[in-house]
Amino acid sequence: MSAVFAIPLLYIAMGHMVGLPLPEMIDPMSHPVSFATIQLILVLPVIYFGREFFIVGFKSLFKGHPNMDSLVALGTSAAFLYSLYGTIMTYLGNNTFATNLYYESAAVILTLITLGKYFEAVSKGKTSDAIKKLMKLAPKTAFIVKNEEIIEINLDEVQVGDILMVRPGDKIPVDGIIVEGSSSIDESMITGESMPVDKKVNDKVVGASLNKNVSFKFKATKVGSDTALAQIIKLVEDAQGSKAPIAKIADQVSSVFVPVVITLALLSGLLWLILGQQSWIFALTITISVLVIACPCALGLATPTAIMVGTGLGAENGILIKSGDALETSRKIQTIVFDKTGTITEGKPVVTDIITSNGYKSDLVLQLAASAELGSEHPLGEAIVDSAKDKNLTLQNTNEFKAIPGQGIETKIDDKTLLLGNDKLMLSKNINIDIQKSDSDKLADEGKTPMYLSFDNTLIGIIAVADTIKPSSAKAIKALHKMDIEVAMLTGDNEKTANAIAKQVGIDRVLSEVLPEDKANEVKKLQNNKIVAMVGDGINDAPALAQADVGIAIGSGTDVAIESADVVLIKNDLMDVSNAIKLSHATIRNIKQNLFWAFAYNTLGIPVAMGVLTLFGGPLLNPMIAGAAMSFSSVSVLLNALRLKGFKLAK
Ligand SMILES: Nc1ncnc2c1ncn2[C@@H]1O[C@H](COP(=O)(O)OP(=O)(O)OP(=O)(O)O)[C@@H](O)[C@H]1O
Ligand SMILES: [Cu+]
Ligand SMILES: [Mg+2]
Repeated sequence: MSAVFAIPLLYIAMGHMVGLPLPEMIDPMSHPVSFATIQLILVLPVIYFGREFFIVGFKSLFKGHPNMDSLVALGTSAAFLYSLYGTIMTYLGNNTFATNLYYESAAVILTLITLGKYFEAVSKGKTSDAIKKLMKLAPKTAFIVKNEEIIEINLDEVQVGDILMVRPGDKIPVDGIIVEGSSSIDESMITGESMPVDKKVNDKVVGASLNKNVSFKFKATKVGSDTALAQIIKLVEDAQGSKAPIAKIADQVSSVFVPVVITLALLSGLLWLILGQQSWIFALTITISVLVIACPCALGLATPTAIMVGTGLGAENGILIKSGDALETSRKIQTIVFDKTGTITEGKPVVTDIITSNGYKSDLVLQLAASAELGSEHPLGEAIVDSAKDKNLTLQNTNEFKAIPGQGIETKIDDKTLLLGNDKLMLSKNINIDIQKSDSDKLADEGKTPMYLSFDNTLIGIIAVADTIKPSSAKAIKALHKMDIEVAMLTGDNEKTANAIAKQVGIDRVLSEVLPEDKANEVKKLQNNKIVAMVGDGINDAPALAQADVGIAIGSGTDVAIESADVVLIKNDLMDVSNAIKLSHATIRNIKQNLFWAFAYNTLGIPVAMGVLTLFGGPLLNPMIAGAAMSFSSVSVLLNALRLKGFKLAK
């Protein structure tokens, strides 16, 4: 809206000087009064739209902490008031004033600064959707048990100590402890663990998680802002409310710059008035020129424009950067942690070997394993089921299925216990695996994931599953090493398999056999005096993605991972990790150049505007040329930011 009025105003005020046509009726020579009046009419709405600058600017000026807005307010008010004086003089018949109006300077300054604020708001606004989604997770009401009666109440009426009832299919309203009944609960929205967890009396439940099958009663222990969900929302809010560190530099510089400029403007006007023995109009012109050329609108554009172009360029290339903060931090990354399954590998494992023992046939081993895995959502389980289906094996009924995260599964067939998983699982159930340990080690050394199968307390075989490594993984890791970034791998898989895969892609640091709930902790440990990024795709990576300084999710990954990450790689290509870092470098370099251009014009222009050159017989900068030079610094900043568009990303 400001531009709608500012652009015609600029045309009317300046156009005729470069030979552009003006209607006869507002010609400055023949109709000076209408020439001045139309400009006054056009500038008023712009001042109205920009009233915030005056309110904030003068307020902080009178409080003794002048900021950027004070400079804008002072410069534009001075230009406006002087022009108003000129307009009145024109009305009174003094025509020399008509060609010395600075309404357009005031309007253009206000418009450009508003544009800068708009860019800033756009680059900030994109992230708040995440919070809205989180808030939607919480149910609106709860069922309270009072005197054998069940009453529905609003969520905010729930108090610590209340006994609440949760129906199957409902969300658990607040955090608490089960007092009656048991059920299977889906906590993926909070913990990131995809497998539903079985909970019984005295087990803790988390608000916003989902009761899958049986109704139960629990005692509320945490309500309102204390719940786990409220804490997560607060974390995200805090992250988004924080300013990008580089913006703070601009603030710090301006806290010195602004008072200096105001002092210089007043001082130079006074000096000309007293020592130079000039008219007060001349002195006022000097003061306005200094205020106008020092106007920091280019400074306000420097950061937001570069961030807009940088994030836009990323988006065009399949790299979604969710905040300016993430864009800025990425270039400082010292360590990158990759998840194995689905990140370095394709995440579509297939069964490669079946080695049996104790006289069992391989088809029977596969059939038992697949029957057991039918209830599992784990990719390893799906691989086993797929393989059995390929061989047209008929699967058996199982009951009491239980998933043990990070270890495997336990279930029953014909009342006999079947266990399938890693050595930890077998050890905890006292199954002797000695006869197949060497087979397992051999498979693991080949980069395959071996799983032991025990039936009725006897080890009956090993099923090995292999996942193909993504074609770009090794190249991407090489590119990161070239940038002097330490690369590590984080996985729940066993040490030997993890080492074998790491070797193939060139990773030297391996953190293996990490339980899903410990992934975030491992990242935290690495963060001790290092800037750490985490790249992952799974639900179990979500907490680690949030913990890392920069969380990078693979686009084909789960929604939860994508929500928790700061950067999303749409193309699933790991080369984009180094591209994102390069983009971060390029953007910050661009911001620094912008800051240079923003300050260069001001700093060079100020002495000229003060009339220093005139002392040596040089030209004097009048407010209009000061305004033009000032706008030119904004234009150079915009052009420089657009230059970033040409930045090439590696394929
Ligand atoms: N459904 C299952 N069937 C058999 N074994 C399982 C199952 N779930 C887990 N395991 C065993 O537990 C180990 C750890 O599983 P987890 O899900 O933590 O990590 P992962 O999927 O192997 O690797 P990553 O952490 O890279 O995704 C697996 O390597 C496997 O040996
Ligand atoms: Cu400006
Ligand atoms: Mg996994």
